[in-house]
Amino acid sequence: MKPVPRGEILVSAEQAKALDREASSSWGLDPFALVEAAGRACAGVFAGTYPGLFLNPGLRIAVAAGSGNNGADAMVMLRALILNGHAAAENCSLVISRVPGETEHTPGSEAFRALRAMGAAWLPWDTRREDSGKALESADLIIDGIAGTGLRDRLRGDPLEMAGLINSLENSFVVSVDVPSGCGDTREADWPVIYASATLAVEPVKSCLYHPVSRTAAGHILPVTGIFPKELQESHGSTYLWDWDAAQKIIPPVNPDDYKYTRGTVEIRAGSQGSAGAARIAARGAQAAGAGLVRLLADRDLYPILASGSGGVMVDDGDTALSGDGRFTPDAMLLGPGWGTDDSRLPVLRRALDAESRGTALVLDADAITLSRDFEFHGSVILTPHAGELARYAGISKEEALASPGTILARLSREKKAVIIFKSHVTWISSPDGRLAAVDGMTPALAAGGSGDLLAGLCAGIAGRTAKRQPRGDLFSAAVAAAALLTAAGKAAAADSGFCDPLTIAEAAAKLAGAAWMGGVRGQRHG
Ligand SMILES: NC(=O)C1=CN([C@@H]2O[C@H](COP(=O)(O)OP(=O)(O)OC[C@H]3O[C@@H](n4cnc5c(N)ncnc54)[C@H](O)[C@@H]3O)[C@@H](O)[C@H]2O)[C@@H](O)CC1
Ligand SMILES: Nc1ncnc2c1ncn2[C@@H]1O[C@H](COP(=O)(O)OP(=O)(O)O)[C@@H](O)[C@H]1O
Repeated sequence: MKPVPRGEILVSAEQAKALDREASSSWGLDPFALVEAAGRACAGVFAGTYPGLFLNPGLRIAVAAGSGNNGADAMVMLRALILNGHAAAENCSLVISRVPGETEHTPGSEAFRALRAMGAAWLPWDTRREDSGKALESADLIIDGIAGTGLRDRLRGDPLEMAGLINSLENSFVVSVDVPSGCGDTREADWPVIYASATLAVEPVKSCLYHPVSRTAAGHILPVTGIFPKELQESHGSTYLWDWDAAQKIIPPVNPDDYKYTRGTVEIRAGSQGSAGAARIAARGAQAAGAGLVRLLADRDLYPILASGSGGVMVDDGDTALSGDGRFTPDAMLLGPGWGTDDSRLPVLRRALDAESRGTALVLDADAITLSRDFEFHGSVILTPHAGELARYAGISKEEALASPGTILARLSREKKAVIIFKSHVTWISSPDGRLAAVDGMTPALAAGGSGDLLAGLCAGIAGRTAKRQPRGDLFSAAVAAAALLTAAGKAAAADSGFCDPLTIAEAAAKLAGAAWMGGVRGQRHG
Protein backbone atom coordinates (compact mmCIF):
# COMPACT_ATOMS: atom_id res chain seq x y z
CA MET A 1 0.00 0.00 0.00
CA LYS A 2 1.27 3.49 -0.83
CA PRO A 3 1.98 5.66 2.25
CA VAL A 4 -0.60 8.36 2.88
CA PRO A 5 1.05 11.70 2.05
CA ARG A 6 1.22 13.97 5.03
CA GLY A 7 3.05 16.94 6.41
CA GLU A 8 5.45 17.09 9.33
CA ILE A 9 4.09 16.48 12.83
CA LEU A 10 3.88 19.47 15.16
CA VAL A 11 3.46 19.00 18.92
CA SER A 12 2.71 21.15 21.94
CA ALA A 13 5.07 21.19 24.94
CA GLU A 14 2.64 18.91 26.77
CA GLN A 15 2.68 16.39 23.93
CA ALA A 16 6.50 16.57 23.77
CA LYS A 17 6.66 15.72 27.47
CA ALA A 18 4.29 12.76 27.08
CA LEU A 19 6.39 11.56 24.15
CA ASP A 20 9.55 11.85 26.26
CA ARG A 21 7.97 9.74 28.97
CA GLU A 22 6.90 7.05 26.55
CA ALA A 23 10.32 7.12 24.85
CA SER A 24 11.87 6.37 28.20
CA SER A 25 9.35 3.80 29.48
CA SER A 26 8.73 1.83 26.28
CA TRP A 27 11.58 2.52 23.88
CA GLY A 28 14.59 2.55 26.19
CA LEU A 29 15.45 6.14 25.32
CA ASP A 30 16.42 7.78 28.60
CA PRO A 31 17.07 11.53 28.94
CA PHE A 32 20.83 11.03 28.48
CA ALA A 33 20.31 9.15 25.21
CA LEU A 34 17.86 11.76 23.94
CA VAL A 35 20.05 14.73 24.81
CA GLU A 36 23.06 13.03 23.19
CA ALA A 37 21.08 12.29 20.04
CA ALA A 38 19.48 15.75 19.88
CA GLY A 39 22.68 17.71 20.59
CA ARG A 40 24.75 15.81 18.08
CA ALA A 41 22.06 15.97 15.41
CA CYS A 42 21.78 19.74 15.99
CA ALA A 43 25.54 20.10 15.45
CA GLY A 44 25.37 18.09 12.22
CA VAL A 45 22.40 20.00 10.78
CA PHE A 46 23.81 23.38 11.75
CA ALA A 47 27.34 22.79 10.43
CA GLY A 48 25.85 21.34 7.22
CA THR A 49 23.57 24.33 6.69
CA TYR A 50 26.04 27.10 7.48
CA PRO A 51 29.48 25.77 6.47
CA GLY A 52 30.67 29.34 5.79
CA LEU A 53 30.48 30.21 9.49
CA PHE A 54 33.06 27.58 10.29
CA LEU A 55 35.68 28.80 7.83
CA ASN A 56 36.89 31.20 10.53
CA PRO A 57 39.60 29.27 12.47
CA GLY A 58 39.25 31.63 15.44
CA LEU A 59 35.45 31.27 15.62
CA ARG A 60 34.21 32.28 19.08
CA ILE A 61 31.18 30.40 20.32
CA ALA A 62 29.16 31.08 23.46
CA VAL A 63 26.46 28.78 24.74
CA ALA A 64 23.76 30.54 26.75
CA ALA A 65 22.28 27.73 28.81
CA GLY A 66 19.62 27.15 31.43
CA SER A 67 19.66 24.25 33.84
CA GLY A 68 17.29 21.98 31.91
CA ASN A 69 17.59 19.62 28.97
CA ASN A 70 17.48 22.48 26.52
CA GLY A 71 20.76 23.76 27.95
CA ALA A 72 22.09 20.19 27.89
CA ASP A 73 21.23 19.89 24.17
CA ALA A 74 23.09 23.15 23.51
CA MET A 75 26.18 21.98 25.39
CA VAL A 76 26.23 18.58 23.66
CA MET A 77 25.90 20.46 20.36
CA LEU A 78 28.93 22.59 21.24
CA ARG A 79 30.89 19.51 22.32
CA ALA A 80 30.12 17.85 18.96
CA LEU A 81 31.18 20.99 17.05
CA ILE A 82 34.50 21.00 18.92
CA LEU A 83 35.08 17.26 18.49
CA ASN A 84 34.37 17.57 14.77
CA GLY A 85 37.00 20.26 14.42
CA HIS A 86 34.56 23.13 13.79
CA ALA A 87 35.78 25.17 16.77
CA ALA A 88 38.57 25.21 19.35
CA ALA A 89 37.45 24.67 22.96
CA GLU A 90 39.55 27.58 24.21
CA ASN A 91 37.47 29.95 22.04
CA CYS A 92 34.23 28.72 23.58
CA SER A 93 32.40 29.79 26.72
CA LEU A 94 29.43 28.58 28.67
CA VAL A 95 27.26 31.35 30.04
CA ILE A 96 24.94 29.60 32.41
CA SER A 97 21.94 30.89 34.32
CA ARG A 98 22.39 28.32 37.05
CA VAL A 99 25.59 26.28 37.33
CA PRO A 100 25.05 22.56 37.85
CA GLY A 101 26.28 21.29 41.23
CA GLU A 102 29.33 19.04 41.46
CA THR A 103 27.24 16.11 42.60
CA GLU A 104 24.42 16.40 40.09
CA HIS A 105 23.98 13.64 37.57
CA THR A 106 21.87 15.11 34.79
CA PRO A 107 22.49 15.39 31.05
CA GLY A 108 23.28 19.07 31.61
CA SER A 109 25.81 18.54 34.37
CA GLU A 110 27.59 15.78 32.41
CA ALA A 111 27.82 17.87 29.24
CA PHE A 112 29.02 20.82 31.33
CA ARG A 113 31.78 18.72 32.95
CA ALA A 114 32.93 17.40 29.58
CA LEU A 115 33.19 20.90 28.09
CA ARG A 116 35.07 22.21 31.11
CA ALA A 117 37.51 19.30 30.85
CA MET A 118 38.06 20.18 27.20
CA GLY A 119 38.98 23.75 28.12
CA ALA A 120 35.83 25.80 27.51
CA ALA A 121 35.39 28.75 29.86
CA TRP A 122 32.39 28.82 32.17
CA LEU A 123 30.72 31.92 33.40
CA PRO A 124 27.81 31.89 35.80
CA TRP A 125 25.57 34.79 34.86
CA ASP A 126 24.55 35.69 38.41
CA THR A 127 28.03 35.98 39.95
CA ARG A 128 30.13 36.98 36.91
CA ARG A 129 27.73 39.16 34.99
CA GLU A 130 30.34 41.42 33.44
CA ASP A 131 32.52 38.60 32.11
CA SER A 132 29.41 36.72 30.99
CA GLY A 133 28.26 39.77 29.08
CA LYS A 134 31.67 40.17 27.44
CA ALA A 135 31.69 36.51 26.40
CA LEU A 136 28.30 36.90 24.73
CA GLU A 137 29.23 40.24 23.14
CA SER A 138 32.44 38.91 21.63
CA ALA A 139 30.96 35.62 20.35
CA ASP A 140 30.56 35.16 16.60
CA LEU A 141 28.03 32.41 17.25
CA ILE A 142 25.66 32.16 20.23
CA ILE A 143 23.89 28.88 20.87
CA ASP A 144 20.69 29.58 22.79
CA GLY A 145 19.72 26.79 25.18
CA ILE A 146 18.28 28.93 27.97
CA ALA A 147 14.79 27.45 27.95
CA GLY A 148 12.91 25.11 25.65
CA THR A 149 9.65 23.32 26.23
CA GLY A 150 10.27 23.49 29.98
CA LEU A 151 9.52 27.23 29.98
CA ARG A 152 6.89 28.16 32.52
CA ASP A 153 5.10 31.41 31.85
CA ARG A 154 7.05 34.41 30.52
CA LEU A 155 10.87 34.67 30.74
CA ARG A 156 12.08 36.28 33.94
CA GLY A 157 15.16 36.57 36.17
CA ASP A 158 18.64 35.82 34.84
CA PRO A 159 17.33 34.21 31.63
CA LEU A 160 15.41 37.38 30.88
CA GLU A 161 18.56 39.49 31.31
CA MET A 162 20.57 37.11 29.15
CA ALA A 163 17.91 37.23 26.44
CA GLY A 164 17.87 41.03 26.57
CA LEU A 165 21.61 41.21 26.00
CA ILE A 166 21.56 38.60 23.21
CA ASN A 167 18.81 40.51 21.39
CA SER A 168 20.84 43.72 21.56
CA LEU A 169 23.81 42.19 19.72
CA GLU A 170 23.68 42.95 16.04
CA ASN A 171 26.67 41.11 14.66
CA SER A 172 26.48 37.65 16.15
CA PHE A 173 24.67 34.70 14.66
CA VAL A 174 22.16 33.36 17.20
CA VAL A 175 20.96 29.80 16.82
CA SER A 176 18.28 28.53 19.19
CA VAL A 177 17.96 24.89 20.11
CA ASP A 178 14.43 23.49 19.79
CA VAL A 179 12.67 26.85 20.23
CA PRO A 180 13.93 30.40 20.81
CA SER A 181 14.01 30.94 24.59
CA GLY A 182 10.78 32.60 25.66
CA CYS A 183 8.74 30.92 22.92
CA GLY A 184 6.03 28.59 24.20
CA ASP A 185 2.47 27.46 23.60
CA THR A 186 0.94 30.32 25.56
CA ARG A 187 3.33 33.10 24.52
CA GLU A 188 1.63 36.45 23.96
CA ALA A 189 2.89 39.30 21.80
CA ASP A 190 4.51 41.28 24.64
CA TRP A 191 6.28 38.32 26.23
CA PRO A 192 10.06 38.56 25.83
CA VAL A 193 11.70 36.09 23.48
CA ILE A 194 15.09 35.61 21.88
CA TYR A 195 15.11 36.63 18.23
CA ALA A 196 17.17 33.88 16.61
CA SER A 197 18.83 33.90 13.20
CA ALA A 198 17.96 30.19 12.99
CA THR A 199 16.22 27.58 15.11
CA LEU A 200 17.18 23.93 15.24
CA ALA A 201 13.72 22.40 15.49
CA VAL A 202 14.29 19.10 17.22
CA GLU A 203 11.72 16.52 16.14
CA PRO A 204 8.88 16.40 16.71
CA VAL A 205 8.83 20.09 15.81
CA LYS A 206 7.08 22.26 18.39
CA SER A 207 3.95 23.93 17.10
CA CYS A 208 4.63 27.21 18.93
CA LEU A 209 7.35 27.97 16.34
CA TYR A 210 4.54 28.44 13.84
CA HIS A 211 2.27 30.55 16.01
CA PRO A 212 2.16 33.82 14.05
CA VAL A 213 3.09 35.75 17.18
CA SER A 214 6.39 33.84 17.54
CA ARG A 215 7.26 32.86 13.99
CA THR A 216 9.64 35.77 13.37
CA ALA A 217 11.62 34.96 16.53
CA ALA A 218 12.50 31.52 15.13
CA GLY A 219 14.24 32.85 12.00
CA HIS A 220 15.30 30.09 9.61
CA ILE A 221 13.70 26.90 10.94
CA LEU A 222 15.92 23.85 10.43
CA PRO A 223 14.34 20.46 11.15
CA VAL A 224 16.53 18.12 13.17
CA THR A 225 15.51 14.51 12.66
CA GLY A 226 16.61 11.03 13.63
CA ILE A 227 15.83 11.33 17.37
CA PHE A 228 12.54 9.49 17.84
CA PRO A 229 10.92 6.55 16.04
CA LYS A 230 8.25 7.80 13.60
CA GLU A 231 5.55 5.58 15.17
CA LEU A 232 6.12 7.21 18.52
CA GLN A 233 5.84 10.70 17.04
CA GLU A 234 2.68 9.77 15.10
CA SER A 235 0.98 8.70 18.30
CA HIS A 236 1.59 12.05 19.99
CA GLY A 237 1.05 14.62 17.23
CA SER A 238 -2.25 16.18 16.26
CA THR A 239 -1.20 19.05 14.00
CA TYR A 240 0.71 18.83 10.75
CA LEU A 241 2.92 21.27 8.90
CA TRP A 242 2.31 21.16 5.17
CA ASP A 243 4.28 22.54 2.27
CA TRP A 244 3.40 22.44 -1.40
CA ASP A 245 5.45 19.30 -2.12
CA ALA A 246 3.41 17.31 0.39
CA ALA A 247 0.06 19.07 -0.07
CA GLN A 248 -0.15 18.62 -3.84
CA LYS A 249 -0.25 14.85 -3.27
CA ILE A 250 -3.48 14.92 -1.28
CA ILE A 251 -5.44 16.32 -4.21
CA PRO A 252 -6.34 14.06 -7.15
CA PRO A 253 -4.91 15.05 -10.54
CA VAL A 254 -7.23 15.79 -13.46
CA ASN A 255 -7.91 12.88 -15.77
CA PRO A 256 -6.66 12.88 -19.36
CA ASP A 257 -10.23 12.28 -20.56
CA ASP A 258 -11.82 15.00 -18.41
CA TYR A 259 -14.35 17.39 -19.93
CA LYS A 260 -14.91 20.96 -18.73
CA TYR A 261 -17.91 19.89 -16.62
CA THR A 262 -16.07 16.99 -15.02
CA ARG A 263 -12.99 19.02 -14.09
CA GLY A 264 -15.04 20.94 -11.52
CA THR A 265 -17.30 23.95 -11.91
CA VAL A 266 -17.11 27.08 -9.79
CA GLU A 267 -19.48 30.01 -9.39
CA ILE A 268 -18.21 33.25 -7.88
CA ARG A 269 -20.04 36.26 -6.47
CA ALA A 270 -17.50 38.99 -5.95
CA GLY A 271 -16.57 42.61 -6.62
CA SER A 272 -18.37 45.88 -6.02
CA GLN A 273 -17.72 49.43 -7.03
CA GLY A 274 -14.08 50.14 -6.16
CA SER A 275 -13.22 46.44 -5.81
CA ALA A 276 -13.74 44.98 -9.26
CA GLY A 277 -10.16 43.69 -9.27
CA ALA A 278 -10.96 41.30 -6.40
CA ALA A 279 -13.50 39.51 -8.61
CA ARG A 280 -11.08 39.19 -11.51
CA ILE A 281 -8.30 37.84 -9.28
CA ALA A 282 -10.59 35.32 -7.55
CA ALA A 283 -11.87 34.03 -10.90
CA ARG A 284 -8.35 33.66 -12.26
CA GLY A 285 -7.44 31.82 -9.03
CA ALA A 286 -10.19 29.25 -9.59
CA GLN A 287 -8.96 28.68 -13.15
CA ALA A 288 -5.34 28.46 -11.98
CA ALA A 289 -6.29 25.70 -9.52
CA GLY A 290 -7.69 23.66 -12.39
CA ALA A 291 -11.45 24.28 -12.40
CA GLY A 292 -13.04 23.34 -15.74
CA LEU A 293 -15.59 26.16 -15.76
CA VAL A 294 -15.65 29.39 -13.82
CA ARG A 295 -18.68 31.66 -13.76
CA LEU A 296 -18.50 35.12 -12.25
CA LEU A 297 -21.70 36.88 -11.26
CA ALA A 298 -20.96 40.57 -10.76
CA ASP A 299 -23.05 43.66 -10.03
CA ARG A 300 -24.69 45.16 -13.12
CA ASP A 301 -22.42 48.24 -13.22
CA LEU A 302 -19.29 46.08 -13.07
CA TYR A 303 -20.44 43.35 -15.39
CA PRO A 304 -19.42 45.04 -18.70
CA ILE A 305 -15.95 45.91 -17.35
CA LEU A 306 -15.33 42.41 -16.06
CA ALA A 307 -16.82 40.71 -19.09
CA SER A 308 -14.32 42.32 -21.43
CA GLY A 309 -11.05 40.47 -21.25
CA SER A 310 -12.60 37.80 -19.05
CA GLY A 311 -10.18 35.16 -20.34
CA GLY A 312 -12.62 32.25 -20.45
CA VAL A 313 -14.48 33.18 -17.28
CA MET A 314 -18.23 33.25 -17.91
CA VAL A 315 -19.23 36.67 -16.61
CA ASP A 316 -22.87 37.44 -16.01
CA ASP A 317 -25.09 40.12 -14.56
CA GLY A 318 -25.31 39.25 -10.88
CA ASP A 319 -28.41 41.42 -10.37
CA THR A 320 -30.55 39.06 -12.43
CA ALA A 321 -28.59 35.85 -12.98
CA LEU A 322 -29.28 32.97 -10.65
CA SER A 323 -27.12 30.11 -9.57
CA GLY A 324 -27.40 27.27 -12.02
CA ASP A 325 -28.89 29.27 -14.90
CA GLY A 326 -25.48 29.30 -16.55
CA ARG A 327 -26.25 25.75 -17.79
CA PHE A 328 -24.33 24.08 -15.00
CA THR A 329 -24.87 23.57 -11.31
CA PRO A 330 -21.69 24.64 -9.55
CA ASP A 331 -19.62 22.08 -7.65
CA ALA A 332 -18.23 24.91 -5.54
CA MET A 333 -19.35 28.45 -4.85
CA LEU A 334 -17.28 31.38 -3.68
CA LEU A 335 -18.83 34.49 -2.15
CA GLY A 336 -17.16 37.55 -0.85
CA PRO A 337 -13.96 38.95 -2.40
CA GLY A 338 -14.52 42.72 -2.63
CA TRP A 339 -18.28 42.12 -2.33
CA GLY A 340 -19.21 44.65 0.34
CA THR A 341 -21.41 44.02 3.34
CA ASP A 342 -24.60 45.59 2.02
CA ASP A 343 -27.78 43.91 3.24
CA SER A 344 -28.80 43.41 -0.38
CA ARG A 345 -26.25 40.55 -0.43
CA LEU A 346 -28.20 38.56 2.14
CA PRO A 347 -30.70 36.80 -0.15
CA VAL A 348 -27.81 35.55 -2.31
CA LEU A 349 -25.97 34.39 0.78
CA ARG A 350 -29.08 32.54 2.01
CA ARG A 351 -29.47 30.74 -1.33
CA ALA A 352 -25.79 29.76 -1.25
CA LEU A 353 -26.17 28.42 2.29
CA ASP A 354 -29.16 26.44 1.15
CA ALA A 355 -26.98 24.83 -1.52
CA GLU A 356 -24.31 24.25 1.14
CA SER A 357 -26.85 22.40 3.29
CA ARG A 358 -27.29 20.04 0.33
CA GLY A 359 -23.53 19.46 0.09
CA THR A 360 -22.26 22.10 -2.36
CA ALA A 361 -18.82 23.30 -1.29
CA LEU A 362 -19.07 26.96 -0.29
CA VAL A 363 -16.08 29.27 0.24
CA LEU A 364 -16.92 32.40 2.22
CA ASP A 365 -14.25 35.08 2.03
CA ALA A 366 -13.84 38.66 3.22
CA ASP A 367 -17.22 40.47 3.39
CA ALA A 368 -19.17 37.22 3.16
CA ILE A 369 -17.54 36.09 6.42
CA THR A 370 -18.82 39.19 8.16
CA LEU A 371 -22.29 38.77 6.63
CA SER A 372 -22.57 35.11 7.60
CA ARG A 373 -21.67 35.57 11.26
CA ASP A 374 -25.09 34.55 12.57
CA PHE A 375 -25.82 31.80 10.06
CA GLU A 376 -25.48 28.06 10.60
CA PHE A 377 -23.38 25.88 8.36
CA HIS A 378 -23.64 22.19 7.59
CA GLY A 379 -20.06 20.97 7.14
CA SER A 380 -19.45 22.13 3.57
CA VAL A 381 -18.17 25.65 4.25
CA ILE A 382 -14.63 27.01 4.11
CA LEU A 383 -14.11 30.39 5.83
CA THR A 384 -10.95 32.34 4.94
CA PRO A 385 -10.52 35.11 7.55
CA HIS A 386 -7.43 37.22 8.17
CA ALA A 387 -6.73 38.23 11.79
CA GLY A 388 -9.14 41.18 11.78
CA GLU A 389 -11.96 39.14 10.26
CA LEU A 390 -11.34 36.21 12.60
CA ALA A 391 -11.32 38.55 15.60
CA ARG A 392 -14.67 40.08 14.58
CA TYR A 393 -16.17 36.72 13.72
CA ALA A 394 -15.11 34.95 16.93
CA GLY A 395 -15.46 37.93 19.28
CA ILE A 396 -11.79 37.84 20.31
CA SER A 397 -8.85 40.19 19.83
CA LYS A 398 -6.47 39.97 16.86
CA GLU A 399 -3.62 39.39 19.33
CA GLU A 400 -5.37 36.34 20.79
CA ALA A 401 -5.89 34.90 17.32
CA LEU A 402 -2.23 35.37 16.40
CA ALA A 403 -1.01 33.93 19.71
CA SER A 404 -3.13 30.76 19.97
CA PRO A 405 -4.37 29.89 16.49
CA GLY A 406 -4.68 26.14 17.09
CA THR A 407 -6.85 26.33 20.21
CA ILE A 408 -9.09 29.07 18.85
CA LEU A 409 -9.60 27.52 15.43
CA ALA A 410 -10.22 24.01 16.74
CA ARG A 411 -13.06 25.28 18.91
CA LEU A 412 -14.54 27.57 16.26
CA SER A 413 -14.41 24.93 13.51
CA ARG A 414 -16.19 22.42 15.72
CA GLU A 415 -18.85 24.90 16.80
CA LYS A 416 -19.45 26.30 13.33
CA LYS A 417 -19.06 23.04 11.40
CA ALA A 418 -16.73 24.89 9.02
CA VAL A 419 -13.21 24.45 7.72
CA ILE A 420 -11.33 27.65 8.59
CA ILE A 421 -8.25 29.06 6.88
CA PHE A 422 -6.72 31.67 9.16
CA LYS A 423 -4.49 33.85 6.98
CA SER A 424 -1.33 35.56 8.18
CA HIS A 425 2.41 35.24 7.57
CA VAL A 426 1.77 31.66 8.74
CA THR A 427 -1.53 30.13 7.68
CA TRP A 428 -3.46 27.83 10.04
CA ILE A 429 -6.24 25.54 8.90
CA SER A 430 -8.79 23.70 11.03
CA SER A 431 -11.50 21.19 10.35
CA PRO A 432 -14.70 20.39 12.30
CA ASP A 433 -13.38 16.85 12.84
CA GLY A 434 -10.40 18.19 14.84
CA ARG A 435 -7.65 18.15 12.21
CA LEU A 436 -5.25 21.10 12.35
CA ALA A 437 -2.60 22.20 9.87
CA ALA A 438 -0.09 24.99 9.49
CA VAL A 439 1.49 26.25 6.28
CA ASP A 440 4.59 28.34 6.78
CA GLY A 441 4.42 31.60 4.90
CA MET A 442 7.06 34.26 5.56
CA THR A 443 6.62 35.35 1.96
CA PRO A 444 6.33 39.14 1.84
CA ALA A 445 5.46 38.98 -1.87
CA LEU A 446 2.01 37.97 -0.59
CA ALA A 447 1.73 40.91 1.79
CA ALA A 448 -0.10 42.94 -0.83
CA GLY A 449 -3.72 43.66 -1.70
CA GLY A 450 -5.36 40.86 -3.66
CA SER A 451 -3.42 37.83 -2.34
CA GLY A 452 -6.43 36.86 -0.22
CA ASP A 453 -8.76 37.10 -3.22
CA LEU A 454 -6.41 34.79 -5.06
CA LEU A 455 -6.39 32.30 -2.17
CA ALA A 456 -10.19 32.29 -2.12
CA GLY A 457 -10.24 31.54 -5.85
CA LEU A 458 -7.64 28.78 -5.53
CA CYS A 459 -9.63 27.29 -2.71
CA ALA A 460 -12.90 27.27 -4.66
CA GLY A 461 -11.10 25.84 -7.70
CA ILE A 462 -9.62 22.94 -5.75
CA ALA A 463 -12.83 22.35 -3.77
CA GLY A 464 -14.79 22.25 -7.04
CA ARG A 465 -12.36 19.79 -8.60
CA THR A 466 -12.37 17.46 -5.62
CA ALA A 467 -16.14 17.71 -5.10
CA LYS A 468 -16.60 16.34 -8.62
CA ARG A 469 -14.65 13.22 -7.66
CA GLN A 470 -15.91 12.88 -4.12
CA PRO A 471 -19.31 14.42 -3.33
CA ARG A 472 -18.99 16.20 0.01
CA GLY A 473 -15.23 15.89 -0.64
CA ASP A 474 -12.58 16.63 1.91
CA LEU A 475 -12.63 20.42 2.16
CA PHE A 476 -9.84 20.40 4.74
CA SER A 477 -7.46 18.88 2.17
CA ALA A 478 -8.63 21.41 -0.42
CA ALA A 479 -7.95 24.24 2.03
CA VAL A 480 -4.50 22.93 2.96
CA ALA A 481 -3.56 22.50 -0.70
CA ALA A 482 -4.81 26.00 -1.59
CA ALA A 483 -2.82 27.64 1.21
CA ALA A 484 0.33 25.72 0.31
CA LEU A 485 -0.15 26.54 -3.37
CA LEU A 486 -0.52 30.27 -2.65
CA THR A 487 2.71 30.32 -0.63
CA ALA A 488 4.65 28.39 -3.26
CA ALA A 489 3.26 30.65 -5.99
CA GLY A 490 4.17 33.76 -4.00
CA LYS A 491 7.75 32.56 -3.65
CA ALA A 492 8.01 31.55 -7.33
CA ALA A 493 6.52 34.85 -8.56
CA ALA A 494 8.80 36.87 -6.28
CA ALA A 495 11.85 35.00 -7.58
CA ASP A 496 10.84 35.75 -11.19
CA SER A 497 9.23 39.16 -10.92
CA GLY A 498 10.08 40.67 -7.52
CA PHE A 499 7.25 42.78 -6.16
CA CYS A 500 4.43 41.70 -8.42
CA ASP A 501 0.67 41.91 -8.74
CA PRO A 502 -1.73 39.13 -7.71
CA LEU A 503 -2.48 38.15 -11.32
CA THR A 504 1.24 37.43 -11.79
CA ILE A 505 1.11 35.27 -8.65
CA ALA A 506 -1.96 33.56 -10.12
CA GLU A 507 0.10 32.69 -13.22
CA ALA A 508 2.78 31.14 -10.99
CA ALA A 509 0.06 29.18 -9.19
CA ALA A 510 -1.34 27.93 -12.51
CA LYS A 511 2.11 26.71 -13.49
CA LEU A 512 2.68 24.87 -10.21
CA ALA A 513 -0.83 23.40 -10.11
CA GLY A 514 -0.64 22.33 -13.74
CA ALA A 515 2.70 20.61 -13.20
CA ALA A 516 1.31 18.79 -10.16
CA TRP A 517 -2.16 17.85 -11.37
CA MET A 518 -2.10 17.83 -15.16
CA GLY A 519 0.93 15.64 -15.82
CA GLY A 520 -1.28 12.67 -16.71
CA VAL A 521 1.58 10.46 -15.55
CA ARG A 522 -0.22 9.02 -12.58
CA GLY A 523 -3.19 8.14 -14.73
CA GLN A 524 -4.94 7.27 -11.54
CA ARG A 525 -8.64 7.71 -10.89
CA HIS A 526 -9.53 8.91 -7.43
CA GLY A 527 -12.90 8.70 -5.76
N1 LIG B 1 11.02 15.13 23.42
C1 LIG B 1 11.64 16.26 23.39
O1 LIG B 1 11.02 17.25 23.14
C2 LIG B 1 13.10 16.35 23.70
C3 LIG B 1 13.52 17.44 24.41
N2 LIG B 1 14.79 17.75 24.55
C4 LIG B 1 15.16 19.06 25.07
O2 LIG B 1 14.63 19.27 26.33
C5 LIG B 1 14.00 20.53 26.38
C6 LIG B 1 13.05 20.50 27.53
O3 LIG B 1 13.87 20.33 28.67
P1 LIG B 1 13.38 20.60 30.15
O4 LIG B 1 12.01 20.06 30.33
O5 LIG B 1 14.47 20.10 31.03
O6 LIG B 1 13.24 22.17 30.27
P2 LIG B 1 14.03 23.37 29.57
O7 LIG B 1 15.48 23.14 29.56
O8 LIG B 1 13.37 23.69 28.30
O9 LIG B 1 13.65 24.55 30.55
C7 LIG B 1 14.11 24.57 31.86
C8 LIG B 1 14.95 25.80 32.08
O10 LIG B 1 14.17 26.96 31.80
C9 LIG B 1 14.14 27.76 32.95
N3 LIG B 1 12.86 28.42 32.99
C10 LIG B 1 11.63 27.88 32.94
N4 LIG B 1 10.69 28.81 32.95
C11 LIG B 1 11.32 29.99 33.02
C12 LIG B 1 10.90 31.33 33.06
N5 LIG B 1 9.61 31.67 33.05
N6 LIG B 1 11.83 32.31 33.10
C13 LIG B 1 13.13 32.00 33.11
N7 LIG B 1 13.60 30.76 33.06
C14 LIG B 1 12.71 29.76 33.03
C15 LIG B 1 14.38 26.82 34.11
O11 LIG B 1 14.87 27.50 35.24
C16 LIG B 1 15.42 25.91 33.50
O12 LIG B 1 16.70 26.50 33.50
C17 LIG B 1 13.45 20.70 24.98
O13 LIG B 1 13.14 22.02 24.65
C18 LIG B 1 14.61 20.16 24.15
O14 LIG B 1 15.60 21.13 23.97
C19 LIG B 1 15.87 16.96 23.96
O15 LIG B 1 16.89 16.88 24.87
C20 LIG B 1 15.48 15.60 23.50
C21 LIG B 1 14.04 15.32 23.25
N1 LIG C 1 4.27 37.96 4.94
C1 LIG C 1 3.48 37.03 4.44
N2 LIG C 1 3.94 35.78 4.23
C2 LIG C 1 3.14 34.83 3.72
N3 LIG C 1 1.86 35.02 3.37
C3 LIG C 1 1.35 36.22 3.56
C4 LIG C 1 2.11 37.29 4.09
N4 LIG C 1 1.31 38.37 4.15
C5 LIG C 1 0.12 38.00 3.67
N5 LIG C 1 0.12 36.70 3.31
C6 LIG C 1 -0.98 35.93 2.73
O1 LIG C 1 -1.60 36.74 1.74
C7 LIG C 1 -3.02 36.68 1.86
C8 LIG C 1 -3.56 38.06 2.21
O2 LIG C 1 -4.94 37.98 2.37
P1 LIG C 1 -5.86 39.26 2.67
O3 LIG C 1 -5.28 40.02 3.81
O4 LIG C 1 -7.25 38.78 2.77
O5 LIG C 1 -5.63 40.12 1.35
P2 LIG C 1 -6.66 40.83 0.35
O6 LIG C 1 -7.91 41.06 1.12
O7 LIG C 1 -5.98 42.10 -0.04
O8 LIG C 1 -6.83 39.92 -0.80
C9 LIG C 1 -3.30 35.62 2.90
O9 LIG C 1 -3.47 34.37 2.29
C10 LIG C 1 -2.04 35.61 3.77
O10 LIG C 1 -1.82 34.37 4.38
